[in-house]
Amino acid sequence: MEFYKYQGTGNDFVMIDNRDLQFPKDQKIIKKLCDRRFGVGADGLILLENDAQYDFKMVYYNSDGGESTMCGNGGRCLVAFAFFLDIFEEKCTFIAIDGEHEAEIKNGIVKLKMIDVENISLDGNDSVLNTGSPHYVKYVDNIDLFNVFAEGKQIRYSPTYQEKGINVNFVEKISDEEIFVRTYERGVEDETFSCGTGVTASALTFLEKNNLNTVKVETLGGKLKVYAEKKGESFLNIWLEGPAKQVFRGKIDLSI
Ligand SMILES: N[C@H](CCC[C@H](N)C(=O)O)C(=O)O
Repeated sequence: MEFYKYQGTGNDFVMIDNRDLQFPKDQKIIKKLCDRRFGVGADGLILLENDAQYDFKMVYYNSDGGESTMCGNGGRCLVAFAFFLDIFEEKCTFIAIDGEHEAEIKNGIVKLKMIDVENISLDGNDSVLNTGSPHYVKYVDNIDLFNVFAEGKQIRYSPTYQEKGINVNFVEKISDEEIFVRTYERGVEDETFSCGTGVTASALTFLEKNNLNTVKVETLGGKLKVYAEKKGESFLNIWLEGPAKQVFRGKIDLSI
């Protein structure tokens, strides 16, 4: 089985061209492929498939092998992969578990339109919202010293969130136009170098607090930008922009 390895600001994925629908959608195989010692190693696995109404379809799995909700960095990497496969020229639309996405690619930078966000709920002083995946957003100081794994795991497995899980983002303001975000990711059950839907969720809370439309977001794995328009309680026309790169390609025997 041929595979490609992509990363978007350090959030990394095994990408498979599954337009022939030959890939076995088996949790054990996917978990093994994502294993960083016994497999290729990745935060997730993404299948590119055909769709009658769209340029392509996205199917996303976390590294625990379970199919999951939307992956923002994965969506950006999939756009770069589809461009590499000559599926489209500059702009595309694809279908994912959370609905339709527009995207464009230029010089390795992918702009991905995210779903609209109806509102931001509060849990104490923290925020809870869904940007295609569920997110918890907490502002902290000295984020470089923060124990993201322990604190993130505690919230993710707390009684409120245990059953369905939630991704937990910790945010520190860097300037009036930039934040730093670190994320404990559901389904990876660890901190990842970047989480696209988490960066988007964190950015929307910052835009709301500061009445802005654009914010730069720094992550452990690199820099992203988020644009959004506020309408009442909702956010529309949300775009996540940043690099997406092919790291290597290879063949793997699925009986690994
Ligand atoms: N782990 C997330 C999905 C991937 C999110 C992240 N990799 C992104 O870039 O959005 C979840 O199960 O909700």
